[in-house]
Amino acid sequence: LLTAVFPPELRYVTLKFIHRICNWFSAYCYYDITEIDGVNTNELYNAVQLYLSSSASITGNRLSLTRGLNSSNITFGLSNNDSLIDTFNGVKVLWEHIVTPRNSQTFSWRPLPEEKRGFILRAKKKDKGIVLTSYLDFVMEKANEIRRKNQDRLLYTNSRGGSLDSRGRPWESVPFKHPSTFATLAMDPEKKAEIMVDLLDFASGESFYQRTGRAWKRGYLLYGPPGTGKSSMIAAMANYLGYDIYDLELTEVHTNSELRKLLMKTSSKSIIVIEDIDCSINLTNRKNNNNSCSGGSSNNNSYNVSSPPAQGSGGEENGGNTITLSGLLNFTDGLWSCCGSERIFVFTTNHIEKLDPALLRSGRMDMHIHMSYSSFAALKILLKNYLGYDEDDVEKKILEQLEDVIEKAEMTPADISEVLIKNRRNKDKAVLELLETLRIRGERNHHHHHHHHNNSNNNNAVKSSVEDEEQEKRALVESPKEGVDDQLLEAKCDMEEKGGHDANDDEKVL
Ligand SMILES: Nc1ncnc2c1ncn2[C@@H]1O[C@H](COP(=O)(O)OP(=O)(O)OP(=O)(O)O)[C@@H](O)[C@H]1O
Ligand SMILES: [Mg+2]
Repeated sequence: LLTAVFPPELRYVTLKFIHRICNWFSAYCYYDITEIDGVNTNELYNAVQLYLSSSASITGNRLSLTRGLNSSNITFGLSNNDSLIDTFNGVKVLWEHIVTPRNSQTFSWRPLPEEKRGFILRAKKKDKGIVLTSYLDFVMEKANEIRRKNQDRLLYTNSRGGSLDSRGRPWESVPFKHPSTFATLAMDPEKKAEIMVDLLDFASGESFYQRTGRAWKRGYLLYGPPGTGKSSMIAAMANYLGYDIYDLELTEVHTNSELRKLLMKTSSKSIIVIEDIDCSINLTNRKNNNNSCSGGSSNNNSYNVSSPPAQGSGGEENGGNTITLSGLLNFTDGLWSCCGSERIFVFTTNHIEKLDPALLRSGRMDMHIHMSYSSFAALKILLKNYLGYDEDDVEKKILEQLEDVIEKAEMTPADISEVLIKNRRNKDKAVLELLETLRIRGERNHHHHHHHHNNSNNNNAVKSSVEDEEQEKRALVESPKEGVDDQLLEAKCDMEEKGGHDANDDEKVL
């Protein structure tokens, strides 16, 4: 008909016009989301694809299923040229997946896929506002969430020293598959719950951090004897939040600026870990370091005679490893720590008393978590983990005896799990042997404490009354502002003040 009425020149224009009129009366508007827009991959396309693979609100009768290598779940998506309906806050939208063969004439700088793929989103015109703002945001957010859940977490390390890989990245990554979770972590349930709530608050606290003008990051200091689950805790945190881990090897970092570069190359939603912060490096005291920087006479120190002269940022003057405490604090606190967001810093140490007070000061590390010797509650979790025993699976009398001796024994969860693993074929024997081991350890500690003054501050060494228990709970999870840490801090400060005048105290070994 058209060809008959209109001359060919006019046909195109007319078609367009008719199209317009149709559009005018149509109740719908359409959005194209193509896979490749111009040169770049369209982030939104991938997000939509992922989003549509989440099951909840989706209805469609033809879907394509996929399962990635090493992935633990099946995802599904729209088959070619199929459509489905999604509802969001009562708004109905239609998604259509369009696949067309690509024009072979199109010239392109880089090889493009054979097919042109894209989604068409159809929505009622009256819903335009909601769709363009909240719905698409929702899709993006949901997609990110799915991506994090499906993907294996990554563990990054900087073990290559300063050298970069082929793509210029300072971090090396491996899939992170640590099975530790908060469920398997043996520690007091209340303390555990408190940490979990804290983590969740953090992860969902974007608006709070925005409103209060704080950088969206949080610091945890894990301290306690070896084998009490500090590393396990970090893995549990990562698994819980679905964050990647950056394991920062401070001994491989040579300068403050290198440290900063590493930080800049970390992604958001990650946990940045420095293990054994007390012994991974000799940190120069910040106060003295500042003095030496401003005084301009930093190279007169006897330490620095053989080292190259200072270059670049301050505090790089003592050769070899020249990370300074100030560099480290800048790393966690300074402006650079806010490139990217939603980051958690975790430091671990076996000797909190050796740490520089500047690190412990309130606000620096938001939460100090004491990983202690196994308590009775922790023991029960271990029994469950290793033997599959619930509380009533163990004879009541034995359970009571265990409860009696566990505190005095001062055994770490690692020690206990060793006993349990060794005997896991014979569960009852395992429990009895554990009881025996705990007794022996308790006896030994008893003698030990008699010889060396009874140190009541020593973890769970002595705990009898409810009062003690309360006090301990407070000590276990606490903000740095209160409790034991504060005393510790004060003590440290005092010590420092006394020692501060020593000329040779320039280099402070943490
Ligand atoms: N609280 C715990 N809950 C469950 N398992 C634990 C716990 N603590 C230790 N373990 C077990 O002991 C092993 C060693 O624990 P982990 O590496 O977490 O200790 P750590 O505190 O990091 O020690 P270090 O100070 O030497 O680094 C882990 O593989 C884990 O199986
Ligand atoms: Mg560890």
